[in-house]
Amino acid sequence: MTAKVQSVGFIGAGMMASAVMEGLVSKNVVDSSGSIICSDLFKEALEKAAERGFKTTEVNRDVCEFAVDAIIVAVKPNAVQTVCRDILAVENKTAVIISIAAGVTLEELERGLPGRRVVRIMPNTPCQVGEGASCYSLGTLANAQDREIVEVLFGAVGLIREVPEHLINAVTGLSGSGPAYVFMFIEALADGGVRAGLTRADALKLAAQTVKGAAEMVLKTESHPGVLKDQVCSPGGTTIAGCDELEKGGFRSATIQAVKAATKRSMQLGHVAEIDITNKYNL
Ligand SMILES: NC(=O)C1=CN([C@@H]2O[C@H](COP(=O)(O)OP(=O)(O)OC[C@H]3O[C@@H](n4cnc5c(N)ncnc54)[C@H](OP(=O)(O)O)[C@@H]3O)[C@@H](O)[C@H]2O)C=CC1
Ligand SMILES: O=C(O)[C@@H]1CCC=N1
Repeated sequence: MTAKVQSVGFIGAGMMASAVMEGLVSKNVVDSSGSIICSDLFKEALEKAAERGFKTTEVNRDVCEFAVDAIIVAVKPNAVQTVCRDILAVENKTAVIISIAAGVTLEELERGLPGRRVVRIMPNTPCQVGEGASCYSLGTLANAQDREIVEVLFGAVGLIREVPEHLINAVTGLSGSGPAYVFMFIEALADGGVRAGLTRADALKLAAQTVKGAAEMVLKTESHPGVLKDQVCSPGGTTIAGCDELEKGGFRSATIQAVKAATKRSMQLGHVAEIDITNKYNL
């Protein structure tokens, strides 16, 4: 049973905000979708949110006036400081301000929002189906009640952990970006199945269920994944032949490099957001 919250606001109603908003409603964290308001510059995002029953507005200040428990900053990192100015324009001292922006540090948030209670969190899109993974750090003024709000909101839609802030970039590289790597793996598994003669529909279902089942085994048995892998590999059998090909293709190394590259990019994004809006892609 999850504690109910009164009202939550999202500034930015894009991909990640929608995932969390859907999750909060389906897990009954709020009474109804009408307890959630979102703002965006992009009209289509607001139209989609309105269709799902959420309150919408083009004015960020409306979000700050409505939200009692939390204001979630869900814009791209380079728009965070602009949004901070909108938040400051409204005298709302009850709501904790939670930023999901990759790379944007607590120090940058507190500089943009002097005197406000802030939290930095890194969720992921599986929050939409209640299977997210989020890690957060509290700002210097945030209190125990703010921690509880964050745990209620994001704990309802998946796993939640408090971590020292210096680890949030690594979390971003792993679980924040990780769903994309896993989707690529599922797509590739399915392609392999199609190559071997399965229909696309069957191959996709089998690939997704295989990833889900294997992940459940790691979580439920708490066994080392290497041990579970060995249980699948019969001597001289099919699986070890497949593993051999994955090793030849640099599968593990490529995955490690992907997490490293995304972590590094997260570190850059905070600075990009702060100092270089004109060259936001840091090319
Ligand atoms: N996608 C993901 O898997 C995850 C994303 N994040 C973080 O979440 C944040 C949002 O990402 P995502 O949802 O993917 O991005 P989206 O682009 O889908 O959503 C952001 C939305 O914010 C709008 N926006 C831009 N400026 C403002 C403003 N000043 N006021 C109100 N709305 C504004 C954008 O409009 P327009 O397009 O017109 O600019 C856009 O619709 C990012 O900081 C990202 O790092 C964190 C975890 C996972
Ligand atoms: O790609 C990005 O920058 C965002 C942050 C984590 C997932 N998506």
